[in-house]
Amino acid sequence: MARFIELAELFGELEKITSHKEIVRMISEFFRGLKGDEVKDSAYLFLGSIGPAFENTTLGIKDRLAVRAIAEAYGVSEGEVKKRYARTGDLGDVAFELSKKMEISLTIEDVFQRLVQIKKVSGKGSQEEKTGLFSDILQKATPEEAKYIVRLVLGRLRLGFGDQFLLEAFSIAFTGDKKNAVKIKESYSVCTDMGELAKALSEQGTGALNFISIKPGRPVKSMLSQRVESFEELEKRVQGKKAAEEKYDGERIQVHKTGEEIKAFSRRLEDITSQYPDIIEAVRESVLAKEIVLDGEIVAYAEVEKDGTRIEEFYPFQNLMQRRRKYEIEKYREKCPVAVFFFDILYLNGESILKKSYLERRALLEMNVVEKGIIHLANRIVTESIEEIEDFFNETVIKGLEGIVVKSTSSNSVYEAGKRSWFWFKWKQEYSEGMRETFDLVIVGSYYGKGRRKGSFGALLCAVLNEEEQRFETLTKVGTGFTDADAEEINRLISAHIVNEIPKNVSIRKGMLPDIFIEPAIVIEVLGSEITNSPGHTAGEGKEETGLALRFPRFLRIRYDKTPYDAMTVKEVRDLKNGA
Ligand SMILES: Nc1ncnc2c1ncn2[C@@H]1O[C@H](COP(=O)(O)OP(=O)(O)OP(=O)(O)O)[C@@H](O)[C@H]1O
Repeated sequence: MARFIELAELFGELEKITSHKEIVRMISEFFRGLKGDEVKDSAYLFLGSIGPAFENTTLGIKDRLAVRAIAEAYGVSEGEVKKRYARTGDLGDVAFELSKKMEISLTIEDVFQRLVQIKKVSGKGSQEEKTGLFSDILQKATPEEAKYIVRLVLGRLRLGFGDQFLLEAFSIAFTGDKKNAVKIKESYSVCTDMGELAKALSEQGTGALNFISIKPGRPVKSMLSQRVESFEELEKRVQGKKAAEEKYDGERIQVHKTGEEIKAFSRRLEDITSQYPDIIEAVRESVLAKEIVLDGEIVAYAEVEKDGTRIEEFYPFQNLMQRRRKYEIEKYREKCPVAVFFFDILYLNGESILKKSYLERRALLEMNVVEKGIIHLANRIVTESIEEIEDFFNETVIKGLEGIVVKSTSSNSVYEAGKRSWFWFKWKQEYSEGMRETFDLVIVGSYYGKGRRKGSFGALLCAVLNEEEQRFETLTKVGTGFTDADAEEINRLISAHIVNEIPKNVSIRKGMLPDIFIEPAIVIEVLGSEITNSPGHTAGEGKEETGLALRFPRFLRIRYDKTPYDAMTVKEVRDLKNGA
């Protein structure tokens, strides 16, 4: 049985190291020494969790309870814990200071099982019980162990690297060859449960990759589209017969039905079932297959009567945000009606549909989904004629939609989970009007506001993803376009991600240092006008190249549906600059 101290010490070392290669090497060595359930459980712990993202894994302990548990564990007052917390800014560090335990007794399994136990406690008196379980394990932990147990319980492990490093480490640890990382990453798009994947790889090596398949109840990463620079480019990119579908501007949804159980997942793979009871009910009526996985978009939508005819009204994306809530769901169900437009099918009655072509999938979709009430299929045409597609595009814009997604109908047009695929191309109204490009950027810092914005931020320091290095490099400072409500919401979101120093996976030039550092977590969409070379920013900076910067950025909206790893990449910015 592996001891927890080994994991805690490794976490401590990893916090200090920045070399990608070294981090991967150390993680892989650690995994090589694990057996059985330890592999699965450690994989979750590395991601600061006790299960996959699509399961609710929060332990239900906030700062207040953690303060109490730490005070109880070490026989000090809550006031003392708070004082130390105010000084260190980290309750893990407080536990580190207070623990006097020298003998090492905890195994990885002890800690993991205790976290699971804490999560499971619910109902009356649960707060006391949770605190008791938490303080009990702290008493058994050495200072180093206590530090990481506290951070894990609070969901603030913050090692400063994401899934990709772990997958690369698995490639070395379980297949003996780092080249398999590419395939393992592809498999992770289909089997998004890091623990399951780790277990399968540790038991079967590369052999596991042949068996990994979509499973109802476990969301796959969404297939994404490319963008084209001109309408003519569409014709070149997708030759012959192509489908043009309406592009709905709402929230991506993956619906999984297994018998009576129906679940909905977001693009971030979070379980959003409880937010959309109306959609779940409607799917129950419209989709009869026993087991099925559907892909689509939820939109704020209503059919209204105008001059005796029923017309469709699509509402802006912002309306849908009212539905992102845990409480008052019924009230907002009325206030913000939605509809879902399904455009793909990924699984049907025991069989993966991912490898079927677009036309085969669409036929199965039509056979298995009855359009009724708020359930629709994406409206589309299939044609060879670019003129017809242009007409279709114009109609979608008149309807108030964003644009179209043009899809290849070739025999190899499979569903490419997790990829920006060359089988799908988006064309939006703003491109056709020669409007400026939008950028999805990650907030990594903020500057204090002045005047009217005093007490809030004056500007946000924003970054793009350097994919090779898995690092966030700054591109621009965004200071305009925020309404007061936007600013308030952003302040609320960033408050949970403020850190004391530059996160390890963020690179910022000295002259650009913000007043507050923010760990990469929140993505915003920004309208920008021009990409220039700039020595002030780090995006794309290399030995011979200066960084890139985005000029005159204006905030558009928060992208709740994107993780920092879905943000724009350095390569995409460079391609835009070069007009590629
Ligand atoms: N008919 C459709 N087919 C595919 N995707 C659609 C369709 N209608 C709406 N969408 C949405 O459009 C997105 C396609 O654009 P893309 O894959 O580039 O995502 P994105 O990065 O979120 O871009 P955008 O900001 O343009 O939505 C999908 O992720 C999906 O949410």
